[in-house]
Amino acid sequence: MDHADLLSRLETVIAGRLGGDPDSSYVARLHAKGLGKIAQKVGEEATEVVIAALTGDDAALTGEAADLVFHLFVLLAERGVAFDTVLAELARREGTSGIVEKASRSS
Ligand SMILES: N=c1c2ncn([C@@H]3O[C@H](COP(=O)(O)OP(=O)(O)OP(=O)(O)O)[C@@H](O)[C@H]3O)c2ncn1[C@@H]1O[C@H](COP(=O)(O)O)[C@@H](O)[C@H]1O
Repeated sequence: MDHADLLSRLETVIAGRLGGDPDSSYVARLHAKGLGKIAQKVGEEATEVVIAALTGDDAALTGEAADLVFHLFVLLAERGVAFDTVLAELARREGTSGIVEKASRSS
């Protein structure tokens, strides 16, 4: 199965749920609790990723990584930062690191 569009769909769904009904939507509940709570969740999920990685439990690492990506997307949406902006930054670094590699090869 091709998952290429999943992050784009997730971003769209999250944007639509921010102003949704907290009774039926987890994203709307997080939004109602505010930026501080969302940021706290990202920190907690990141810690859980670290723990899962260090205990060598691949299934736990997969689940916690998914939780982290999801909550990061909620945080970006809450702050109005498009994921494409993050991708553009990664693309810029890819170009930059290419230049650094070429420079170190020629010296
Ligand atoms: N990918 C996810 C996703 N991953 C994790 N979670 C929820 O994140 C929560 C994390 O659990 P925790 O135990 O850490 O948190 P909690 O105890 O529920 O909450 P706190 O008391 O810590 O605030 C769980 O309730 C999970 O269901 C997600 N909830 C939603 N999505 C996606 O977001 C879309 C919109 O969801 P709704 O806003 O609920 O419609 C869904 O269609 C999914 O695609």
